Amino acid sequence: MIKTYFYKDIEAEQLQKLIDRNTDPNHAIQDTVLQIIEEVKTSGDEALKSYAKQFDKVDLEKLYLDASDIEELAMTISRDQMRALEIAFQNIHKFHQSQMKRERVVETMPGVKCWREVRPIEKVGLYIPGGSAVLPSTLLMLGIPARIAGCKEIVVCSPPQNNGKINGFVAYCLKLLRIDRIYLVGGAQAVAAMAYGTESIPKVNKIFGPGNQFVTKAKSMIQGMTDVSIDMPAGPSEVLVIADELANPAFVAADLLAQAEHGSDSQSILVCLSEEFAKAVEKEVDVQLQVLPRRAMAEEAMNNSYIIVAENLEEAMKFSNLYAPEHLILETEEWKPLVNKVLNAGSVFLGNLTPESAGDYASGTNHTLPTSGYARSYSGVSVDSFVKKITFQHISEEGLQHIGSTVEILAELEGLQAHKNAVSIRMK
Ligand SMILES: NC(=O)c1ccc[n+]([C@@H]2O[C@H](COP(=O)([O-])OP(=O)(O)OC[C@H]3O[C@@H](n4cnc5c(N)ncnc54)[C@H](O)[C@@H]3O)[C@@H](O)[C@H]2O)c1
Ligand SMILES: N[C@H](CO)Cc1c[nH]c[nH+]1
Ligand SMILES: [Zn+2]
Repeated sequence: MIKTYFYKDIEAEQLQKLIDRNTDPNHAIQDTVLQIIEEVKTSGDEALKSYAKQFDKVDLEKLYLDASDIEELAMTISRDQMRALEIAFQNIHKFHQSQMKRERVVETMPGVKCWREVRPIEKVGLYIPGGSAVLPSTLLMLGIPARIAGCKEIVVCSPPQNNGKINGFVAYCLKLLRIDRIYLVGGAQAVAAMAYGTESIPKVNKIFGPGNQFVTKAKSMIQGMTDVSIDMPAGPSEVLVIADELANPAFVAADLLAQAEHGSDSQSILVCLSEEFAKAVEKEVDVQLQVLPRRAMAEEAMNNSYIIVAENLEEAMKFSNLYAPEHLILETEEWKPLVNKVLNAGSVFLGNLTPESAGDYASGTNHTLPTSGYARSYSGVSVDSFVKKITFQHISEEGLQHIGSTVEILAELEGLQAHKNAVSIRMK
């Protein structure tokens, strides 16, 4: 039984509890992660090998695979699988390439020209999840914008599989991206390794990628402890589905379960317009759960999820904006008037025939998205995440005459004489 609430009856305190994703209430994850970060900082590769043994159950002699291993593994997948990865690659590339727009030079006053130039972040670290499921699609979602941006060094980390290697799909994506090394390191230790550098793993400038609670906590922590930045907190997955009375309960159930199968800490929320519809979806969830290979995990995630019955689509949108989901699916053919009402969401899927799975893999948008309410302030990964935009300006003699006195007055009113002089000395 999925818990069901009527929006009109929810009190403020309860509403806050429903919206909160307090994933580490006793700081147990934070304590573990801090210990791992310290260990990697002091013992480097040795610590990484020992964590591989502890968490991934493998003895690693070498912490990486190179081009020849990657080539060999990539050849183990079928032609159809290669083709599907290539189509996903092309669509993601097409969508992300369109994000590279040159900005124009702006003349704010005659002779005063300002503009921005784009420069890639030189060294980036990509984390590819590989605990409960290996996600080669994440490698495409991060590697493609990194390549388009022109990042010089791309460091990839992913947990080793139980044969001490990676799977063929990840290997094939590495080949598509022309990346010829992958580090066999997962969890918080991978984040720490890319933040501090070890004997084998280079330190990077920015770390990207989704992961479980250990990975996400490590990313947030290293951002405060080092000069390395992160894309965003992209932790356990979430979906919020808004469905009207004409939506198909089987489609809705399928979308809720697609997110639930990511992990027992995933959250799948349904906001619908009647108790009858809620019951129909619950029934479908039970039916579809029976045949899921990852049933136990999905079932646990559904226990951690809930249904809200709203009076109308306006009210449903109000709740969604408060929750700020990573993914929002609008399962109504009346989605057009709702688009402007979406204020907080990572990525939005419109209509009854647009499943989140399409965006997870192949439509072109990025699936690395903010979770836990961070969609209120962060965007998902894009080419912008891999570049810096540096401002430039040039002032001519005419420009100095136009802007000079304004700067002198402003410097004087702030009591900064040297600032004023730097202008006055040029105007003489
Ligand atoms: N928000 C997004 O954009 C997005 C995209 C894709 C996936 N995801 C999420 O990524 C997550 C992937 O998680 P995963 O677990 O499958 O893979 P993962 O690669 O994130 O984590 C696996 C690693 O976690 C570490 N670990 C496991 N148990 C630990 C423990 N008790 N103590 C310390 N470290 C431990 C181990 O090092 C292991 O190698 C899922 O929650 C999924 O929902 C999010
Ligand atoms: N739904 C995940 C983002 O939260 C992305 C993904 C990868 N593979 C399947 N799904
Ligand atoms: Zn998914």
